[in-house]
Amino acid sequence: MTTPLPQFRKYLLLTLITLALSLLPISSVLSRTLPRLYQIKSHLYPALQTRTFSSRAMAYEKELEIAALAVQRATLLTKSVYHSHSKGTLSKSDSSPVTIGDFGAQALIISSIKHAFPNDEVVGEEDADDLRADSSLRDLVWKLVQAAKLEDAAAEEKIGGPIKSVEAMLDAIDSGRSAGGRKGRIWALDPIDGTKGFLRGGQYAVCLALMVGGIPTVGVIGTPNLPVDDQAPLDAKIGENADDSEGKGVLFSAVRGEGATSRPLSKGGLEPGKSINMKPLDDTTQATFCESVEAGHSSHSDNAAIASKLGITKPSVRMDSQAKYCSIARGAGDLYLRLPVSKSYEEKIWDHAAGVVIVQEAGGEISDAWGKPLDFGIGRTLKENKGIIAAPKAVFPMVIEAVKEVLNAKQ
Ligand SMILES: Nc1ncnc2c1ncn2[C@@H]1O[C@H](COP(=O)(O)OS(=O)(=O)O)[C@@H](OP(=O)(O)O)[C@H]1O
Ligand SMILES: [Mg+2]
Ligand SMILES: [Mg+2]
Ligand SMILES: [Mg+2]
Repeated sequence: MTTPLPQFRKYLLLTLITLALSLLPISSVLSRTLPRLYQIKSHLYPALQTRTFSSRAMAYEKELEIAALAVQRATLLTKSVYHSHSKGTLSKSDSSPVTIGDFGAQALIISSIKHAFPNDEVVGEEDADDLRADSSLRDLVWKLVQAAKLEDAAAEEKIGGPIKSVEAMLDAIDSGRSAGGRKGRIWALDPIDGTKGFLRGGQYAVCLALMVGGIPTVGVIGTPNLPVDDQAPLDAKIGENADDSEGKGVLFSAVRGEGATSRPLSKGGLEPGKSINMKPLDDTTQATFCESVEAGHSSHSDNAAIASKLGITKPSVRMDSQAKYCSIARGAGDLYLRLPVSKSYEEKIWDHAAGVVIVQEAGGEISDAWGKPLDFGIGRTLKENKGIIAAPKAVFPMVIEAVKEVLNAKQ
C-alpha cells in the first residue's frame, strides 16, 4: 500500500515533467525572438530618447529634419569647394559671382526636398543654364555632387541618397524656378549666401526656408565658418578671418511657434539642437550691430547715422550672408541694419526667409526700413519692401524711429 506522501511526490514529479515538456517549444520560440526584440529595442532607443526631448508633437517635424539633413549634406560640398583653389567662378548677368559650389549645393538640396515632398515648389537662386552650356563646368559640379554623402546611411536614405544622373542633377537645379507666391508650400533656397564672402574666405551660409501661405515657417541655415560656441564674442575678427577649422560650423533652425535652436554642423540633422535667444537689450547705447561687408549691398553711411542716433559707440561687425541673422539670434550681436543703396534693387526672398524665421523665433522683430512687415508671398523678391531691420522686440520701435529719421532727412 502506498502512503499519501510518495503518491504526492509522484504527482509533483509528473506535473513538473509535463510543465517542462510544454515549455520546451515556448523556450525555443523565446530564444529565437528575444535577440530580435533586443535588436529592435536598441534600434529604437536613440529615436525614443530624441522624442522625449520634446514630449509634445512638434509641428513641421519632418520638414525640419529633411531641411536640416539637406543643408548639412550641401555644406559638405560647399566646404570641399571652400578649401579648393579652383572654385569654378562665373559672373552672372547682374555681375554677381556664382561658383560650382552654388550649383552643386542647389542640386543636392532640391533633390532632397523633391524626394521627401514631391509636390512642393522651390524658389532657388540658381538655374542650370550655364551648366547645360558648358560641359567641363557641368562635369566639375557632377563630381562634387557625387562625392557629397552623409556618413549616416539612414540619414542619407531619408534625403533620397545620391542623385542618379547628370541630367537629374541639372533638372534638380532647374526645379528652383518657381515664381513664388502666397499659395501652398514653397521652399526658398540660397545654396550659398554671401558668395563673395565664400570666395574671400569669410562667412557664408547655406540657407533653406519653407514658406507656407507666403509666411516663412521653417528655417534652416548652415554656417560652416561661425564658431560653435553661442557665447563666443562677436567682433570684427569673426568675419573675414574665420574658417571652418576646429570649433567652427553651426546649424541653426527654427519652426514658427516652436523656437529657434543651434547645434554643431558636424552633429547633423538628427541631433536635437539647443535653444537660442536674442540677448535682452533695453539700452541701445550698448548695442552691437551687424551689416553687410559690401557697401553696395547695404549703405554703410546710413547704417552709421542710425547707430549714432541710437547712441551706439561700438564699431559695426561686417559679415557676409545670413550669418548676420544667425549671430543676432544667438545673442552674439544685437541689431541687423540693411539700408538700401539703390532705389531699384529688390531684395530676394532666398536672402532673408530662413534668417527671418530664426530671428523671430529667437525673440526678435523684423521689418523693412520703414517698419513695414516683409511680404514673402508676392514672388521671388520682396518688391514691396525696402531695406531690412532686425532688433530685439524691446528696442525695435526705437530703432525704426531712428531709421525713419535718417531716411526722411535724405529725401
Ligand atoms: N545691390 C544689392 N543690394 C542688396 N543686396 C544685394 C545687392 N546685390 C546683391 N545682393 C544680395 O546680397 C546677398 C549677400 O548679402 P550680404 O549681406 O551677405 O552682402 S555682403 O556680401 O556681406 O556684402 C547676395 O546673396 P548671394 O548672391 O547669395 O551671395 C545677393 O543676393
Ligand atoms: Mg548670388
Ligand atoms: Mg544670397
Ligand atoms: Mg547665393
